[in-house]
Amino acid sequence: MVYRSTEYNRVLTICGPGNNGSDGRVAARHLHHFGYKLSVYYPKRAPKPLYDVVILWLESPCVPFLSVEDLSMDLSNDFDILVDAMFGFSFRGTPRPPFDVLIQRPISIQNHHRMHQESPIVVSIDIPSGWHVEEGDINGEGIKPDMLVYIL
Ligand SMILES: NC(=O)C1=CN([C@@H]2O[C@H](COP(=O)(O)OP(=O)(O)OC[C@H]3O[C@@H](n4cnc5c(N)ncnc54)[C@H](OP(=O)(O)O)[C@@H]3O)[C@@H](O)[C@H]2O)[C@@H](O)CC1
Repeated sequence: MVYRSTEYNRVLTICGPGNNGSDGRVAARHLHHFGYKLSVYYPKRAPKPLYDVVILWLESPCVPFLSVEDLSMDLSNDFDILVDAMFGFSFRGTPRPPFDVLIQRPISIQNHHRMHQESPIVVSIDIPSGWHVEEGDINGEGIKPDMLVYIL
């Protein structure tokens, strides 16, 4: 583990509506069992039975699913790691609500805090959210993660 649970314990996984979000929820389950303190934010739930199973797996070991009211304005106060599981290779165009605002949260934390103090580590799954899978960060408005996790 690069970011050990003894030092980076509080993890927020932000999940999108597709399979990248599912990867995020599976990652959350594993991280929970590795001793991290997990929270999941999954604002746009897709009505798919397989996704429901993953949610049940997670809720059974008491990983809280947060509502928008639970999220503080400055996520850096509450979390040591943000897992970006909003979008993967099927992202197109510019983010639509509620992700247009949500995607800005990790970006603004990185912009404001990085130079002055420790900020949460941002870990993206497969593709940084906001990036086109082939064209990259076209508008320069995608997430710039500290770590990218993908499997070839
Ligand atoms: N398939 C595989 O082989 C494997 C896949 N894997 C994983 O799955 C990921 C790909 O999953 P995916 O295809 O479900 O798409 P994903 O990137 O999660 O997003 C789709 C959702 O985003 C939405 N959406 C799109 N653009 C949007 C916008 N501008 N603003 C807002 N919403 C937007 C779109 O909505 P729609 O356009 O359909 O209305 C849809 O709901 C891949 O990166 C990897 O992590 C691996 O686990 C293993 C092997």
